[in-house]
Amino acid sequence: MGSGKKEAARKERQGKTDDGMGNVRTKGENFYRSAKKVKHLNMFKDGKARRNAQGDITVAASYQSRDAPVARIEPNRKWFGNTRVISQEALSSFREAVAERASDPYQVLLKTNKLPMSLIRDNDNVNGLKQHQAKMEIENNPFGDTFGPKAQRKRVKLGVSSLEDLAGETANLQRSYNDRLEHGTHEDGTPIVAGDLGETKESALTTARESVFSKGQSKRIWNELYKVIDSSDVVIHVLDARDPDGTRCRSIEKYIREEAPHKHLIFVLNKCDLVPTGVAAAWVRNLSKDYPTLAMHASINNSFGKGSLIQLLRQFSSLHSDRKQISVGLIGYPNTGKSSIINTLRKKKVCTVAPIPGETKVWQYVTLMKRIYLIDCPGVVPPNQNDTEEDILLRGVCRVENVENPEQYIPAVLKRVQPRHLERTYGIKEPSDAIDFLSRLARKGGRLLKGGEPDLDGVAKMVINDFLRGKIPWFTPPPKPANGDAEDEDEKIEGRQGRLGEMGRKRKIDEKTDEPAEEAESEDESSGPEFEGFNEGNAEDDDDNDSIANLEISDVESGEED
Ligand SMILES: Nc1nc2c(ncn2[C@@H]2O[C@H](COP(=O)(O)OP(=O)(O)OP(=O)(O)O)[C@@H](O)[C@H]2O)c(=O)[nH]1
Repeated sequence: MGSGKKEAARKERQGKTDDGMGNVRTKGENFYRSAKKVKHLNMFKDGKARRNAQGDITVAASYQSRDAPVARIEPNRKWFGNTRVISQEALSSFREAVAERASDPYQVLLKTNKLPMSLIRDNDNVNGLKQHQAKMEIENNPFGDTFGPKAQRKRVKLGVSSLEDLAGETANLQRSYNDRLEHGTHEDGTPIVAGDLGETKESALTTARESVFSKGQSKRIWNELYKVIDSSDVVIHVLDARDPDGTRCRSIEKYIREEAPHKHLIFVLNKCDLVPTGVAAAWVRNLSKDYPTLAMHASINNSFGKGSLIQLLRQFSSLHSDRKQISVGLIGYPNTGKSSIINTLRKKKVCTVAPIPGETKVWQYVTLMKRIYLIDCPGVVPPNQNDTEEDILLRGVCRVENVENPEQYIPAVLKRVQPRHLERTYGIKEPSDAIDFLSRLARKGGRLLKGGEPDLDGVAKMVINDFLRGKIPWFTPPPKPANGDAEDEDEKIEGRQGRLGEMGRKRKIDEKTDEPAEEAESEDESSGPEFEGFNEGNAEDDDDNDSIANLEISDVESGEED
């Protein structure tokens, strides 16, 4: 109800405002006529019925008439005001431009639900037709050629001409499927990983294994993982820099890509202090093709990569400025250092860390800052038919103490480690084989059983633990780039003479190319391709200037339709 000066002025302007009964009509509920009332009153304006001398109605009033009026709605340009027509070329270039951005891991497409994504992604599986192709066909061919009695479209190619052929084809498909299961590869040759095979996963993994090798695969752990993924806006996949490919969970990547594409996935290459700088840089380059990748050395006092990770998380939080906070889940193989990364970011021990896998049992929320929460997740291991027991053991997935006959895995350790590093670590020169190596090491350390027999079992466990905990240097060489600059890449890795702690001390990254600039020091140029000074632990805390990858954020929404 109006009050004050304005209402008083109105009353004055309109003069007598009472309704004849002494009630002053004031603005408020029922002051104005409703649309319904106006319509009703207008009906009477259309005129009265005409009557004859006797008073009978000869022509009914319009509201009394039962004749349906001839209605015609006049077309109006405004109906089409909110639509646009674009040419096929413009649509194609739009599709290409957006698809290019969407496939670049360093670009972030915001609010994909506002983009006409159906124009960008081909919807393969609707009625078994590629929608876009079907549309193109209709647009490019005259209607008469496509439909109707004069249609010139070819019949669908079935590849078989009779029912018997079709049955034979089905048998062939079944045979090739079984072959693929046996060899553990997809049709395109990529290895089958857990989740790819749906319910046949378990049946595919027929090899009987010691239970210790199925650590990280239990239903409980996977439930924890899915809880973490569901609750996270950003998922950090922590990889071990010594074996990034081995500690990559491709089935989880696939799951996130397909089921939760709105979540941001990034890789963090942890334990970079244990590999030469060139190797870490090459892996970062390689992994960056799929997802943004950061190199890191997790340590509360002596970290590397912490600054760039925090910066990246801040960028993600500003992407979601409409949210009160964002959650960042850390997932990955057991023992890759997820809890250590959280402790490093918090600069204090908030999660329990241990050199044994399976230390984190349940998910855990930790506040990093007001708007960023971190979630620690137990380590998960996607079951893979191709993984041998030694692969699983040497990824640090299971506890070495529980493994039977650990000496059987020593040849695999010796294969991965350079003889000179073994010599430097244990002082044992050129062992003829694994048993010779173990027995010499046992005698050297005085680890003998009753009767003077060397304790091969105990020494083997010690060597495997040293291998996993970074006492013996080793790394997996990064894959060679396909496009002819393999030599260049080799040179970068070999020539860089990585050293422990180099990541923190020397690396300066060229921001544009994401490649480390040439290091200033060349003191150890003559010492061969291996890295030296293992476990010196001299990386510096470099919170600000250590970015390996710069995430470029582009808000496509702004260029959307206007
Ligand atoms: N040298 C080195 N060791 C690291 C680094 N990060 C973690 N570690 C060590 O790796 C071991 C495992 O670390 P955790 O943080 O417990 O690993 P996790 O991934 O949480 O392990 P789970 O609890 O089994 O999932 C610990 O002994 C850490 O000290 C690193 O950057 N460099």
